[in-house]
Amino acid sequence: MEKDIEEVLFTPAQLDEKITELGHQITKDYQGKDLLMIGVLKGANVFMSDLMRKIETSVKIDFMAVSSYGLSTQSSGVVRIIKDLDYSIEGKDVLVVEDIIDTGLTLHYLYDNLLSRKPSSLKICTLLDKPERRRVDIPVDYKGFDIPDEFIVGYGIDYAEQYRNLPYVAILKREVYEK
Ligand SMILES: O=P(O)(O)OC[C@H]1O[C@H](OP(=O)(O)OP(=O)(O)O)[C@H](O)[C@@H]1O
Ligand code: HPA
Ligand SMILES: [Mg+2]
Repeated sequence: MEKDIEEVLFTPAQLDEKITELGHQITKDYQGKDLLMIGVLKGANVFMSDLMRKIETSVKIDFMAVSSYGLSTQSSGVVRIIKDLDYSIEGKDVLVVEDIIDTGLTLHYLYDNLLSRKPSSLKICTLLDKPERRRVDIPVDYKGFDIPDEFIVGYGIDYAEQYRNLPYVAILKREVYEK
């Protein structure tokens, strides 16, 4: 796996430091609220499990599984819901947790879908943001890092379902997917 990596962007220590900061901010902002974190599977699974442990106020979690990239490095533009939430979010303070926002198509679809279920509030937290590639506007409330327009893997994020278990965030070598 290491041989396929062009450059490590964020080490485990840098990720931990940033996620601790995000956790503190979310803890402050959600005091006395009914916080429900919704992790977007599969990519957000690692970030979600680290972030929730940095939050020191009561929190519930749920997950949705969606996919638009499949085995490719290009968004298909069609977001498929593979697993829906277990419970209603009506009246809840919902925080959507994403690993990466790229074109924005996934979150654009999810945001409207979740809003129609009448949460009390709806905010977005993403670890990584690739603003150069955005095709639709997304209101990001909590962000870890901006990243360049490169294909990223690691810390939950895949190429063709591989590399999710790397403990760091890295740029994948082009030769891996341009063959
Ligand atoms: O902003 P966008 O261009 O829509 O891209 C971002 C989305 O793409 C990835 O998911 P993917 O469809 O690869 O599913 P996965 O999380 O199971 O890897 C990633 O986890 C985000 O959910
Ligand atoms: O850079 C990326 N890497 C992996 N999956 C992704 N989904 C959107 N952007 C990316
Ligand atoms: Mg993916």
